[in-house]
Amino acid sequence: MSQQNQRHDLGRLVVRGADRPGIVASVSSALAEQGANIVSLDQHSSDPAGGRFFQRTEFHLPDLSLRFGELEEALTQRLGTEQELEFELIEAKRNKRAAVFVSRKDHCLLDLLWRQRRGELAMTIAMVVSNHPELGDAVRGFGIPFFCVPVEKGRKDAAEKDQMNLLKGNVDLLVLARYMQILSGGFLDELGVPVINIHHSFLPAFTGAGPYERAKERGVKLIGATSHYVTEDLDEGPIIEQDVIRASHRDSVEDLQRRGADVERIVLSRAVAWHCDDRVVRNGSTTVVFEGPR
Ligand SMILES: Nc1nc2c(c(=O)[nH]1)N[C@@H](CN(C=O)c1ccc(C(=O)N[C@@H](CCC(=O)O)C(=O)O)cc1)CN2
Repeated sequence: MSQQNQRHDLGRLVVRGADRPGIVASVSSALAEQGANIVSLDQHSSDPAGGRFFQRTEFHLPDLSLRFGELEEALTQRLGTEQELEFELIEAKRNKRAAVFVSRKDHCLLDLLWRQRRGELAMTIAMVVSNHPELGDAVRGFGIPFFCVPVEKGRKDAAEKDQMNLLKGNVDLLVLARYMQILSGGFLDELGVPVINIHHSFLPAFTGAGPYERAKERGVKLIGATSHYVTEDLDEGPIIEQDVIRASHRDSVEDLQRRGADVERIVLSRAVAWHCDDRVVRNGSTTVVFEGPR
């Protein structure tokens, strides 16, 4: 059975907010009353005495699409509408619709395209946008629209306007696959969907441009990659996934870039896969990740 079919009547419920006794009972009761069968449940409480509550539940409910509204109503009645506790009900069969931004480095982009084509990601790549033309043929080879929107010095706002015209209302997610332009706060606010970036260092070390060059200068013995949600503050967004490999004096900057690229690809694909499976819950400047398979 294909992955899409497996997800046909599978629902997800993500709950987060102020912890209090009885939340798990309320969620379980609401689902049971509607005839839903819980197939997996992950939960985290930040403080046993009462802090922040996070829960990800997957459940099977026949004819889920037809039952969605009444289930949402039952959960609202059980969990209340107070601000302290919020929930999101999701149909697992619906892929996230994503745009990918890239500059010239192709390894992270191609990895996502290959994984999407193999059905590994609950994501449909609707378009690829680059500030350079070089990767157009490769993207079109996957049957995916490619748009080149150059970013001229001092005219970033004009580029962002063109990008917004392509994205607004068309995507649920934006992935920056080694996109080397800083997005403005206004762009992020107007787009209004999650943006995931891959930074080519083990943050918080070496934020900004040229991390491998600075790693070489510093003589680090570990290099890595970090995937994070994008905020206006460069490379400061909530971290989703990281990984590292050993480095030594024998590695040139080019060696670090070549070896680091493999880490970047796997870290970004894990982060995107977990986001698309609703496994990542924002918690202020951090995240709670109910990890999936590695
Ligand atoms: N608002 C944000 N935008 C972006 C982020 C982010 O965290 N917040 N991450 C970057 C990716 N990145 C490192 O991972 C990065 C990209 C670009 C630069 C940079 O200095 N860019 C210059 C132009 C460089 C050029 O023209 O080649 C600039 O934008 O002025 C630093 C780090 C993606 N965007």
